[in-house]
Amino acid sequence: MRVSQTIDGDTLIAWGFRPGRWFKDALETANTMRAGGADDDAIFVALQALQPIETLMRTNGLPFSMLIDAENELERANIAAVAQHMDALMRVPTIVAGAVMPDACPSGTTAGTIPVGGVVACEDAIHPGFHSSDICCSVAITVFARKDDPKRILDAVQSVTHFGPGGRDGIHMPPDEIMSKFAVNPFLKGLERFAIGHFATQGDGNHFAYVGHLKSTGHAALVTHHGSRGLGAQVYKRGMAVARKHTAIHAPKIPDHNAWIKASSEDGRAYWEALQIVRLWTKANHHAIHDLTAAKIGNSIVDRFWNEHNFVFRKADGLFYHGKGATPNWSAFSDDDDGRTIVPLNMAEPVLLLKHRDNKNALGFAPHGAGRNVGRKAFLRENKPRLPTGIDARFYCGKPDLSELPEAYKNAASVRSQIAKYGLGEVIDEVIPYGSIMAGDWETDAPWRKAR
Ligand SMILES: Nc1nc2c(ncn2[C@@H]2O[C@H](COP(=O)(O)O)[C@@H](O)[C@H]2O)c(=O)[nH]1
Ligand SMILES: [Mn+2]
Repeated sequence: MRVSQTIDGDTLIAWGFRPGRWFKDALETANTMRAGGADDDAIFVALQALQPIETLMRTNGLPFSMLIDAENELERANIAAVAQHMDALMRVPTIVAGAVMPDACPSGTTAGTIPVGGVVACEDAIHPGFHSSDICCSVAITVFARKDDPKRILDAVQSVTHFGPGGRDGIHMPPDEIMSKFAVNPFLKGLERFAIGHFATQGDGNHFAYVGHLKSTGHAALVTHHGSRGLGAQVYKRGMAVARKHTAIHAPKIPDHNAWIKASSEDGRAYWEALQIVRLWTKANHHAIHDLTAAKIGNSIVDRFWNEHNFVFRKADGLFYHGKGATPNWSAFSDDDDGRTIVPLNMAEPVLLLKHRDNKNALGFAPHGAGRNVGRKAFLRENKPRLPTGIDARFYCGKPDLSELPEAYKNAASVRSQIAKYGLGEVIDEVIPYGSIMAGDWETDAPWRKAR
C-alpha cells in the first residue's frame, strides 16, 4: 500500500471509507499514528475498527397489535392511517414490539410517526420522538374529604392556576430537591427558569382542570391534565439533538423523527435521569395546583394518584416502553403507582378510574383518553360544535376553543366498550362531571393581547 504523508478526508475516501461524522475521529487517529511512524496498512486496519457499523431500517415491519375498532367510515379511515404509520414505524431497528390503543389517531403526516395511542418497546434505545415534546403529559386526581360545592372548587382552581402559553415568573417555587438536580444534568442545566416560571400552571390545548364527584361516594374530586410545559419542551429539543447526532453516525438512513439515544451510553443515562426529574417536576406541578385549591377551599385530601401518558418506562425485561398518549397499566410500573389508571374522555363525560390490567397484547398499556378521529383543523372545517349543556364549561381566556368540545373526540361509550372488550382495565369508579376549565382559544382573543 502507498505511504502518503498527510491523511485527509480524500485519502480516507480513496481507501474506500464512507464519509460521515466519524471522519473527525478517524483523521485524528490516522494522523496521530502517522506522526508515530505508522504506515498506511497499519492505519487502514485501525480505521476499519473505528468505522461505525451502519444499522439499517428493516425491509419489513414487525407485527403489532391493533386493539381498536371502527364503527363508521371516519373511524375506518383513521384506523387505516394509524396502521400505515405503525407499519412504517415497526421497521425501525430498535423496536421489538408495538401496540395500538382504542383511542389512537395519527400525530403527524410523515410516514412512521408514532400515533397517539401508540406503544413501542425498544432495545437499548430511548427515542425522544416517541414520547414527544410534552414529556410526561399526565392526569392527576385529588379527592377531597368534605362534600364541597363543585362550583366553589372550580372557582378556586381558576383563581390559583394559569392557563395559556408561558409562565408566571416564579410565583410558586418547585421543591428544592427537584431544582437541586438541574445543575448536574446536561439535559436540564440552564433550564431552571422554565421549571420555576411555569410551575403551578396548566398550559393550553386540551389541558384541563375538571371538577366532579366520585360515583361511589359522592366525594368531590379535582382532575388535572397537563405535561411538563416549557421545561419538557426544552429537554425534548436537547434530547432530539443528541438522538439525531447518534443516529446520523450509527444509522444514517433512519429518518429524524425516529432517531434514538443509545440507552446504555453516557448520553442515554443522562437523558433517562433527566426524564425522571421532569417526571417529578410534572407530578409536583399537578400537586401544587391541587394543594393551592385545597387550601383555598379549606378542605383536606383523602385520596390522590396520577398517571403519565407521554413517557418511557423500563420493565424488568430491560426494554424501554414508549407510550405516546398511552397509559401504563401494569402494577408497580413506578414507585408511586397505586394500581389505578385514570382515563378522561371529554369534558362532559365521566373520568374513568380503572384497576390496572397487565394485558400482554397491549404491552401492559391502557388508552389515555377517547382520542380523535380527525385533527383539530379538519374537525373545525367540517363541524360547528356547540358548547355542551349541563356542565360548567369555562375557558380561561374567555373564548371557547371549539376543537376541544366533546364532539371533537371519539364516541366515549365506544372507547369505553373497547376497554372492556380488549381487557384493558376494569372500571372501578368514575368522576361524574360538574365542569372544567381549559385555556380556550387564546390565540385570537387573549385578554393580555387586548391590554397591549
Ligand atoms: N375530562 C376531559 N377529558 C378531556 C378533555 N379534553 C380532552 N380530554 C381527553 O383527554 C385525552 C388527552 O389527550 P392528549 O393526547 O392531549 O393527552 C383526550 O384523548 C381526550 O379523550 C376535557 O376537557 N375533559
Ligand atoms: Mn396529554
